[in-house]
Amino acid sequence: MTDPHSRSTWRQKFADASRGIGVAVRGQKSFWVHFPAGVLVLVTAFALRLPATSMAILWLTVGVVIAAEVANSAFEALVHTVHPSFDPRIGRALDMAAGAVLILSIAAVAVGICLLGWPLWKVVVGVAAA
Ligand SMILES: Nc1ncnc2c1ncn2[C@@H]1O[C@H](COP(=O)(O)OP(=O)(O)OP(=O)(O)O)[C@@H](O)[C@H]1O
Repeated sequence: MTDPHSRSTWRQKFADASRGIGVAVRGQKSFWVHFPAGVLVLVTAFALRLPATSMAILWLTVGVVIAAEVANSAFEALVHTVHPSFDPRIGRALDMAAGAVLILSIAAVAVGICLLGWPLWKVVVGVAAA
């Protein structure tokens, strides 16, 4: 963690952000579903030689879901620190943040089906016919 009173260099900013990602990964169980799923989608897209535009959309989609997961973890950590006791209003705010990640995850599945569905189907049918 960088001293907040000192002006941080780009190197320190990068180290702070990387450490933040590490903290989020260790603390968020759903990250261990989203991250392998994202890697699987990207590896499959690469193996199927999808066009560059489709690859870019998939990279962006996976990045957005994982970034939302990290942002949700930051929000949870902040809320649990500032307001550790039970409060229905806090619960609603946490539910909404989790809902945002859920919406993006569902959209990411739809993007994956749109871009990978047909190429994957052709491979499966080709293998079955051979
Ligand atoms: N202080 C609180 N007051 C009211 N409800 C809470 C509070 N803390 C958590 N909740 C409820 O519990 C749910 C889960 O909250 P939490 O922040 O622990 O997320 P989690 O995803 O279970 O945690 P983790 O990141 O450890 O997996 C929230 O969506 C909310 O409904």
